[in-house]
Amino acid sequence: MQDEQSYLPWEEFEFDGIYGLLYYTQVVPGHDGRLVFGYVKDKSCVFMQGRFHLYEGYSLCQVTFPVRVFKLMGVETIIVTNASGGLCQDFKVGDIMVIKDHINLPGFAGQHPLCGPNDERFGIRFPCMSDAYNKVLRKLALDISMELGYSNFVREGVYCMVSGPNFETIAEARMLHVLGSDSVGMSTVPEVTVAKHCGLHVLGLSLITNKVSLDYSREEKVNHEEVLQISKMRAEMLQKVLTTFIAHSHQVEDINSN
Ligand SMILES: O=P(O)(O)O[C@@H]1C[C@H](O)[C@@H](CO)O1
Ligand code: HPA
Repeated sequence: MQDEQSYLPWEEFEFDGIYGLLYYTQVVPGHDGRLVFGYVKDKSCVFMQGRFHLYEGYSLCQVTFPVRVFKLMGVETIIVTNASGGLCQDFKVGDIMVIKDHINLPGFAGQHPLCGPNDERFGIRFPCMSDAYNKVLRKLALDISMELGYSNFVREGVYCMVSGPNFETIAEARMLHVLGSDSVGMSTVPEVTVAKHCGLHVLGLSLITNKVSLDYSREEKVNHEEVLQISKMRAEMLQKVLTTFIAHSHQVEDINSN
């Protein structure tokens, strides 16, 4: 259906207890490019089915624009999900990593969403990032995973963002590992940075879709199809963790005790 007032196509939907509207945008294959408004249990939510990436040619201002729109809509907590390659040797394909912290590698090179004049309506010039991923929300996610019987494949770790679009060389992967990264991906950090800047509480979940080779003798080659295939395989489980998390989020009494 086409909204006459806008150039965004949309349609109404009802799926598995979630009701709302779908809006479509253009994004990378495997990302649906839809903005979904609806309810999980009695909680009103907005979902991005897909995101904008730096490697698609979007500026970091465009990549993070939805986060500021969510803030203006009254959103208080943002849950970011992504696919990433496992650098930590203990991680297995299909593991879910609760993101404890991140390394903003593009930010080191000046590709940072908060570069330029600071918009004081959203946050301060020099925001603290040492507590970007809320401790209380991380604990709730880990507790829920345990209750659901998923504790064998739910971990905590540090996510490192690279710009992409190529996957890492072995030398790059070794460097990221030595720097303290447990997984590597091409997204998320700009959105989290802007979310933290404007005072949103953040939970991050990263699905380990492939093992990143740190060894020249390994023959496996990562590709985007593998990433999509593992994402599909774990979609139901991730959905269960997320819906249970949202349903239990009222239990979080002191979300600010980070
Ligand atoms: O949006 P994410 O980061 O989950 O998308 C995944 C990771 C890379 O951007 C791309 C590579 O397969 O898909
Ligand atoms: O191995 C990877 N590297 C970078 N981004 C990724 N996204 C999924 N897997 C990977």
